[in-house]
Amino acid sequence: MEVPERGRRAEAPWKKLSKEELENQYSPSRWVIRLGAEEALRTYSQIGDEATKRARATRRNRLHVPYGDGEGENLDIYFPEQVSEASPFCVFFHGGYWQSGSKDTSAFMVNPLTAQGVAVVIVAYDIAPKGTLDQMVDQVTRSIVYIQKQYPRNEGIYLCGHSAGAHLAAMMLLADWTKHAVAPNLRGFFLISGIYDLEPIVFTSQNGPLLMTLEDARRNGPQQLLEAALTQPVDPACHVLVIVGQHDSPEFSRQSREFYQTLCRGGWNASFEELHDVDHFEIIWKLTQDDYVLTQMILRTIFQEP
Ligand SMILES: N[C@@H](CC(=O)c1ccccc1NC=O)C(=O)O
Repeated sequence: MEVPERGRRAEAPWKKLSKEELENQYSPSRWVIRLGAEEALRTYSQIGDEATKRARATRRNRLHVPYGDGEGENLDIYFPEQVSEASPFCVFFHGGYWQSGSKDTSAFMVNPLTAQGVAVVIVAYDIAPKGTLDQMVDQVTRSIVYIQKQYPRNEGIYLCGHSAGAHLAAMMLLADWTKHAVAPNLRGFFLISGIYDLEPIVFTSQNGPLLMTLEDARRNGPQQLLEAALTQPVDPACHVLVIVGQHDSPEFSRQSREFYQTLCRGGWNASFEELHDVDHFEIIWKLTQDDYVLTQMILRTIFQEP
């Protein structure tokens, strides 16, 4: 009989799935109900593109600001109308399975958040095949350090990520800031339709450009790292919202629930929301709307309203 690793389940549920079913569960566009898979992906990019054009035309901004020496290491900052240096900052990491997407089509939440006094940062990182998972995690870490150094008077840095971007944001729960000149003023995390255990991805076609080994997946898995972590959260007031769409696949839903439960066991101030009647893409593109339930949730968390 196989002895389970300490603190781990004997067998993760995804290991019982056939290769086809695993592929299906980790293909978000196949779970979209109102559009075909390709149309959903097209609509998502189109809405992202339009939102970015609108944000750049209507909001004071600094675009393509380097946060490192690498060509792909830059970010866009969109400011609220009021004085900006001391506002809260929401830093967004786009999705696309670490191999697609761009900061130039991901300014979804910029207009609704800046209208309420939040500065929004959209971060570029080197997607695969150029970048590896380890490099992306390092880039994301440095982008946050950059914002803290540039805006030391910020009223809190809130990290927001979608899908693969939620994975990158979640890795920051475990970042070692002592290696950097400053510790960022992290006050909250919005983890939207994320992936927290990368092991199943190794066995899907998504791993083609990523070339992830099981060891890479474990080293970069917030679920595994959090289960093994002995440390408590640095700031108990830092709120972690784990959010998944009603029409995300059962595997995406399971990953979010298990990550939330692990956060709770680790003493984090976490909450879980399954958003009614949205799929993997609508969940993010609706952030272009002021009255969307998730826009409101993010604003309430930042301004600490009950
Ligand atoms: N080929 C993928 C694309 C995808 O997963 C995706 C696309 C845009 C933004 C986020 C995505 N998912 C995770 O990062 C799909 O089946 O939908």
